[in-house]
Amino acid sequence: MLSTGCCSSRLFLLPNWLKAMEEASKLDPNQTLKNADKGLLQSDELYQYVLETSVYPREPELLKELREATASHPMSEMATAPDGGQLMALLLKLINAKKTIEIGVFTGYSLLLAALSIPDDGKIIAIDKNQEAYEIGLPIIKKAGVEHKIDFIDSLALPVLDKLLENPTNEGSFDFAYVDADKINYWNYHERLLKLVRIGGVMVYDNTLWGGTVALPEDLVPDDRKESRLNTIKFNKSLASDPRIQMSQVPAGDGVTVCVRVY
Ligand SMILES: C[S@@+](CC[C@H](N)C(=O)[O-])C[C@H]1O[C@@H](n2cnc3c(N)ncnc32)[C@H](O)[C@@H]1O
Ligand SMILES: O=c1cc(-c2ccc(O)cc2)oc2c(O)c(O)ccc12
Repeated sequence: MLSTGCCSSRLFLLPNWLKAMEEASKLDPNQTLKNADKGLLQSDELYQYVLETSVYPREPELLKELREATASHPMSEMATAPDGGQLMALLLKLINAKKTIEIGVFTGYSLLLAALSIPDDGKIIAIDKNQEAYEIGLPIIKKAGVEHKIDFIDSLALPVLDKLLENPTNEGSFDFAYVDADKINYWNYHERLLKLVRIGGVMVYDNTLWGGTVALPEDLVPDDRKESRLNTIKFNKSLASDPRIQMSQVPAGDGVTVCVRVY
């Protein structure tokens, strides 16, 4: 995977890995991945095609409004990619999720999507250490009439999960979990979520391809992406050998890993 001169920051999936690496070695790594976009498909045009054909036409109006309200935020690229979000909404519907947990809310794109996808008496525990960003999306969440489904907790996520686990009635009580926060803690979240999510429940992890950098040699990766890249590589490897789950690594958004708890 690499970005080529023709398409600026976009990452490419090329059929021939060696050729791709040869191309990558010609690139300035700071130029290549600094602004790596979310699409991991073959070209900008193909990703745009997917968004315009299958994602945007079905995106609920208020979700679009929230996406647009986030666009002017200096960290707007952190919001869940609409194609990854669409997959998440599908999974929520497929398993009739009612009780869910989200780690990493930002302005609330994935949160509003989840709230729109669960029944009226469904509940989402949504955790983020930064309430300020959530305030941007909150008026739109209220306008959508789904605020009553959300319990927003302004905190680091790990202590909240540990607190939930102090009460045995929470064990295996969640249908679904979405993780989109600090990469260094993904395995810590996974261990706790495996206790909180029921057998047959789903855990979704965002950014598991981290802009394509997981498949690049370290020297081609911009410094500010190196640490998360290593954490992500380690996490992906650990997930792949975890017998407690069935999983699929999906190249949607920035890489979405879907896990089902099997025991
Ligand atoms: C990528 S953004 C989440 C994007 C969000 N899912 C969306 O669709 O817009 C990551 C968020 O995780 C939060 N975060 C990072 N580390 C955290 C931690 N240890 N505990 C709780 N929140 C954390 C950040 O404040 C940030 O809002
Ligand atoms: O560029 C980012 C950065 C993050 C990020 C950084 C630090 C944290 O503690 C949490 C998240 O997350 C991102 C993300 O989820 C995404 O889809 C794209 C870009 C980034």
